[in-house]
Amino acid sequence: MVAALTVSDVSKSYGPTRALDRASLTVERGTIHALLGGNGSGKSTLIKILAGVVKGDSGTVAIGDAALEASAITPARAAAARCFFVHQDAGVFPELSVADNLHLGQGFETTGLQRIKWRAVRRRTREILERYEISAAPETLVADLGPATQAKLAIARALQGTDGATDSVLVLDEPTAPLPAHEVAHLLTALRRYADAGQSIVFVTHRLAEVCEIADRATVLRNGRVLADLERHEITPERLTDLIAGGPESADPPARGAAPEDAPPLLRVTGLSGGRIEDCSLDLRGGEILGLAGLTGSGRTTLLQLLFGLIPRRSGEVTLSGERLAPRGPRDAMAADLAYVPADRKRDGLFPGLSVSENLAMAVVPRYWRHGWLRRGDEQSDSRTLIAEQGIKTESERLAISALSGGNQQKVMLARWLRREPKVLLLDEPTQGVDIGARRGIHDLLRAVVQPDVGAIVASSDEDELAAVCDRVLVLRDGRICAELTAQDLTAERIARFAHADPPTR
Ligand SMILES: Nc1ncnc2c1ncn2[C@@H]1O[C@H](COP(=O)(O)OP(=O)(O)OP(=O)(O)O)[C@@H](O)[C@H]1O
Repeated sequence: MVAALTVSDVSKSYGPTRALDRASLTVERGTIHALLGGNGSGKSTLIKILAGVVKGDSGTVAIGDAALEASAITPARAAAARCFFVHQDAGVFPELSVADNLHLGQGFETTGLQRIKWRAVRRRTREILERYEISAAPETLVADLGPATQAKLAIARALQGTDGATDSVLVLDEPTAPLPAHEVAHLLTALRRYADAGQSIVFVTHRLAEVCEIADRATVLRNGRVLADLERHEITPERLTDLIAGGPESADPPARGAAPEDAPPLLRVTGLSGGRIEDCSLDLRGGEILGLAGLTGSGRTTLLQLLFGLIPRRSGEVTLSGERLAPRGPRDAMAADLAYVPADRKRDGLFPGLSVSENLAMAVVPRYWRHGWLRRGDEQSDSRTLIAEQGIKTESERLAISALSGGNQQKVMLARWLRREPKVLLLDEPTQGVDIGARRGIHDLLRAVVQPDVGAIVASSDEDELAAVCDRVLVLRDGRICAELTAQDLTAERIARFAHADPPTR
């Protein structure tokens, strides 16, 4: 065996939090090595240390022949040792061509007169596209590529300096999180082929089925320590669930709600158009969880944003409990008892400079003001209760929200909105980046909050999630509702097939 990456006894503390505690692992050349663990277990911290953006306190890292102190890695040293990173959002520029995207990272080859040698650029681009099996032309706009192809392009861009040599280490941080199922399969197949060609890959994910399908080895972290190091034959869904969630997944899917068929609609949407949404009509009943499925770009997020008043309407009517609802912005929507939890929590939802407690209080601020004074004690003790109830992993409610792991930030955001006791909850990708234990918790929580006078609309690219938690799912395609799935028709497989314009024959 040839080790491509060896992490030895790496530790890192943030104040009292031991984010990594003498973590060690070895990645063999030409293998896919999964790095797993619950929210806050230390995965991102390890990756940040490898990338040189966070300094380790102690321990060493060997990348190929380069031996580095964990405290001394810099981005330049990581790159010189041939360790490359691709993060979840891929970071490609959709409005630019494939060639431009590849060469932005690398610089363009120029003549003596500083003119870009376009022919050489195109030739090099074609070589790279071929090497990474990307079906696109150099001049194709990235926006026209499917999400898995965009992820492959991001990988090709990260590895382009290696010229196809396989002594580098590629670290992928939740590359499949934003992808729908069929795109995941496409990307996983590509990763398998890259590894078979000798590329060493570290793969961080919360999706255990992927790990079982693709990983040659898996390291599971808990509280910053290596809890288990599994070989291929030991990687099973049961074992992983047990190690990560601390118990087997319940065999029974959560019971679907009992929203009576003839109940009057809580929310009625008629002929709604705006953004990419065209002429959508739907009813949401009290006690119901309604799913929105569809490929990236089908309009799932736009529909939620239209309902919440974030995007102007072109036409259509919405009523809430029979009253006309036409929010001109989020403030109106909130006043009407709507809540919206966006998918991109970093950009849209959280206040990174504020504490966990302040973020939790943000939706209910007036509650803590009395006679001109902010009752911070009450705010903090309520926050402690919420933190315990929702299983949010943080040293203290006073810690900056940016210090929490991604999954725990998601829990804060959900908890914050639930505090407003909304009538209609609009959730976009509620469990993206959330570990399986917490995912189960969020699904149970959703079931518990929908009551006869409360309903939820959940948009998700995860068809398994929609099938597990929703009473009914609408599938969107090109901004229009193209199918409604209920009862026994509501399966992940059928959702996926409708979303791909391939309606199953009955
Ligand atoms: N900048 C920071 N300041 C303080 N604590 C931090 C900071 N970054 C991370 N932590 C803490 O370190 C621990 C490990 O976090 P890390 O982000 O590595 O977890 P993770 O396994 O990547 O989680 P997730 O799956 O939710 O992304 C957590 O308890 C987190 O709150």
